[in-house]
Amino acid sequence: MMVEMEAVVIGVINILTGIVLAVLYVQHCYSYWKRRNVPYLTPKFPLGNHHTLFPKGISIGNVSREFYNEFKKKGVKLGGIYMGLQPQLVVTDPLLAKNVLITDYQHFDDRGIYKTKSAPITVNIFAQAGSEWKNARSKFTPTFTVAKMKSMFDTVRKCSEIMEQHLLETVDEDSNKDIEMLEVMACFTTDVIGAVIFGIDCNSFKHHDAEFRKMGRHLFEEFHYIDGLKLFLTIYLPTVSDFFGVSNIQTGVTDFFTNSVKEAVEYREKTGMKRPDFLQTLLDMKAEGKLTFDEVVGQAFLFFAAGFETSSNAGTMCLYELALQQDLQDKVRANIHSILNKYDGEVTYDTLNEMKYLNQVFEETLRLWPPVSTLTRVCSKDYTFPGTEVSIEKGVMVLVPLLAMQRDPDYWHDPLKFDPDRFEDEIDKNLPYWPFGEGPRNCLGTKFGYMQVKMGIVQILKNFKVTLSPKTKVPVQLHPETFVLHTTETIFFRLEKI
Ligand code: HEM
Repeated sequence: MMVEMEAVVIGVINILTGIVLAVLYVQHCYSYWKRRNVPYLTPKFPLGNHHTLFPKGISIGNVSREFYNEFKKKGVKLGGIYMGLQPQLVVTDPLLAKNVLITDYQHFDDRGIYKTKSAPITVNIFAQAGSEWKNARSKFTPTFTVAKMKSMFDTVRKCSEIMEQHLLETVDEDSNKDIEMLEVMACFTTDVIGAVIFGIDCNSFKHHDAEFRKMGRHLFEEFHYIDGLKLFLTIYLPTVSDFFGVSNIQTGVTDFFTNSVKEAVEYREKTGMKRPDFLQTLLDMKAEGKLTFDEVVGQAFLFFAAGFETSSNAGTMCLYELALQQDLQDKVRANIHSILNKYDGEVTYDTLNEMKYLNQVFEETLRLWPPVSTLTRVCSKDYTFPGTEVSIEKGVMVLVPLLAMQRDPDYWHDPLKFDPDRFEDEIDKNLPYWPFGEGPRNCLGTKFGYMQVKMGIVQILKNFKVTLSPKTKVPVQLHPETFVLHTTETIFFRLEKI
């Protein structure tokens, strides 16, 4: 009896000691910024300051805008927060942000995206760091030259014609139909990316459930509870997740991409077929022993994921703004027609670039609605911010709240006004405008993004007057739970043939 009592007492003491140690550990973690004399926002255990990131997804753009506003109110250029127990630093000063992104990028060559070798699809250029990333970046850079864009332009144009045909038929059937333009743009960009990456015809417009489009929806829009839980683990406990091989990509998506790449590889290897697309570049690298099959899957997946959702959102928000301001819409259409007339109606990569006002409209869209609304970097070598006393250690993530900076009245006059004239001349280099990121880790697909979104807009505006359906609630609100910028409610459009 005595022995049993003793065991119970020892057990209770152990539990209490464990609890006290855990509390002390949490307190120690949450004193990181205080110990460094950096102004910070008070965290709450267990999620720290990122209380809105669970269970559905991450809208790091929206969250970091709140952090930004709080620090700016206090005149703080570098402010501390916590993601779970991990310290993160929010930069509110564009010059300090530029140091992180460009000047001192050797200290910040990691984006801090989770990856695990147990799930090869997670190992891709977006998530890679250090020399692995550098190797991948130098291998893929030649795939994104102007010459390569020109060689892929025809594919983009053909996909845009399929979209055009689909819209003409839709409007012929019912001229008052409410059109979900985000879905239309997503089908278009999925077809483009499917064609240039996998060399396949995705047929997103023909079949609502076309496999690539289905996977795209699954990847960005359909988070089941278990996917949310995995995402949560990989964000808050990356080391533990890596140890157990937890993937942040849904199993169905992983299987689909692995099989798609496998089929495409087998087909090309069997037939000896070569095409001027991304997959060919990846396969050539595989043939030279520079990539394994798993790496080909990871990289091909990333180009798909990075390429369609960002562009379809940008295209949709562009049309939203033009639907609200018909005079601007008329001006873009006039710009498009004048260039089309100059070249007998033919659109090429170069003629698209000659549409200057269209370019301005696209750039202003990306200012107001940057699809990737926060840039992240992880410190890979201890760093002191120039001109300040603030030092951070290896492993600390830095957030550059892009959405907030691009809408900050300190830098942009009347920032919520959609005004393409801001981009009539080259903008001041010191303004925070980085919708494609900045520095050596900026978006590799910038030219491609410009090309496909502008091509889509040209096809729509040359045929239709675009308005909003009465069903659409204006102004639209930002969705709090998505990684790529989304609105909370669907934007429905109406199209009228012209
Ligand atoms: C409107 C369209 C697009 C926007 C707004 C956009 C935006 C971005 C942003 C903000 C980043 C992070 C940059 C940084 O951290 O500094 C990024 C990275 C990346 N994007 Fe895009 N993107 C677009 C289209 C595309 C397309 C079409 C592709 C490829 C086909 C692509 C491929 C990539 C890749 C590979 C990276 C990672 C680069 C690296 O880490 O070295 N993007 N993109």
